Amino acid sequence: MTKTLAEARAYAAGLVAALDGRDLAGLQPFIIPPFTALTPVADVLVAEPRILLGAQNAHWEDAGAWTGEVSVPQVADAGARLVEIGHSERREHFAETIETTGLKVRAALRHGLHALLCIGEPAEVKDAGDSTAYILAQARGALGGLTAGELANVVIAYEPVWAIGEHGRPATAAELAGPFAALAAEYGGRAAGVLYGGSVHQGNAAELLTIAGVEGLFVGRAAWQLEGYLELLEIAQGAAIRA
Ligand SMILES: O=C[C@H](O)COP(=O)(O)O
Repeated sequence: MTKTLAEARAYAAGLVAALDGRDLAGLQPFIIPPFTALTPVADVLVAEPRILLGAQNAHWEDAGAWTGEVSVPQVADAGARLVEIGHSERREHFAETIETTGLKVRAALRHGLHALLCIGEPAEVKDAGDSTAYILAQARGALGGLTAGELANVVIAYEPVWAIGEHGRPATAAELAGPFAALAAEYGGRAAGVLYGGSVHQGNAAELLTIAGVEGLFVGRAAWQLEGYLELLEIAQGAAIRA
């Protein structure tokens, strides 16, 4: 719940202007504004189709008596080309489950959108040493049974719950090694990408991108201001070139 329409339009317009004529080799920028801003931002991004526009959620049914929900065809109609699914806040506050994330992944793919599946364990699971088993269960539960072609349109974002938001702290390389090795073994080269998210900022992005299996970053607060996002794109492109 960040950004008014005016703020979202200004952000998108600034982004388009900043990327004009720029080589984005090695990058796939994406932005995921609130539902209300999808169409205004999509209108701005017509001038820069290399930026993937996403919705923060969508229902698994195409239409029907689900008051307050928004469907995949509706977010696609509004301009989204990607749907974020299963963010930890959705799982915690809105009863999102492995089953519903799986239904939503299928709905996104059915309509030709990319699915961005968020997975991540709470602190108590990490403390018990069960991080990898927990996130693999979330991923396998939602993605099991997809064809290779479908999986190729899925992005996985590993966002440990304890690492996200103002009360989170960034995961260390040592903490990420095991989970990303497991994700790479199962989804590397098969999914569209495996990302890390959780307190990413301009000071740690480069190091995070050196961790084996980390193919990109999913950033909240540090990208809310356009200058911050542009700096992160520079860092990511530098890392892609070095790789
Ligand atoms: O939605 C974004 C992710 O949850 C990460 O948020 P953050 O970068 O502010 O920790």
